[in-house]
Amino acid sequence: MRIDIVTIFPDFFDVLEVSLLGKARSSGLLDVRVHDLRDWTHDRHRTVDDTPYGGGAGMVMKPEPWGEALDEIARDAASRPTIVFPSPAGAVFTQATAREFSGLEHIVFGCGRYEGIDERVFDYAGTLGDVRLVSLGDYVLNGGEVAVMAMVEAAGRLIPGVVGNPDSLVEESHEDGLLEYPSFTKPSVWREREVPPVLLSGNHGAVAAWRREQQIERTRARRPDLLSDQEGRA
Ligand SMILES: Nc1cc(-c2ccc3cc[nH]c3c2)n[nH]1
Repeated sequence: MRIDIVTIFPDFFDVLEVSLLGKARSSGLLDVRVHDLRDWTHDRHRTVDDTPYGGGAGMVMKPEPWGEALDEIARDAASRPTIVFPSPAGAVFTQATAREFSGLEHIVFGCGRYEGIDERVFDYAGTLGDVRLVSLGDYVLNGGEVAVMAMVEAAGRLIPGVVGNPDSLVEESHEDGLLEYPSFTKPSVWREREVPPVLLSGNHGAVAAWRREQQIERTRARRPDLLSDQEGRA
């Protein structure tokens, strides 16, 4: 998979050089290219924003640099990319979105800042790729970079070969629509707190049943909305 990230804070993504995604990049599983939007400006101050038509507080990102950046990236692409813009007004990113993204050939992430990007950019981007406005959740960030980092990690770790043991991807929260069961390791007693005896029993059937019950109990307590989704699927 190729990932292009367009941002006015390219250094923000230096962290993608380390850990799992860093290894995936050096092994060629993941081709991540970070671009500074200001490279597509032509004035002395490398201006990327301007005042909003209609008035209002803050600044809006100018369309011209975005148009030139997306043109150059899409022109260089082997296939029609999916162009993702984080936005509080987007569809919420879920594990299903992460799995969908992990199967794509080429994703271009556009990180907005200020009060956002001129709306015409999203329309123009539709001539170059499949445009998706995606929200990380119902809260407001200062820009798209944190959201892109989360999405790159969530999707990148699902690419075959990125995570050492693929079995570890199966029993995770949200993979089966439920929250994950609690985990324990040695010592069996820690500060007078015992590991649930069933986990020490060696009875794999009983362990599996207990874990499933824990998933349902936790989901009912913490995320009943997921349970109704599950019932909807039943
Ligand atoms: N889920 C979520 C996304 C955002 C977001 C995304 C892009 C920009 C650009 C300027 N402010 C932004 C905020 N906030 N919350």
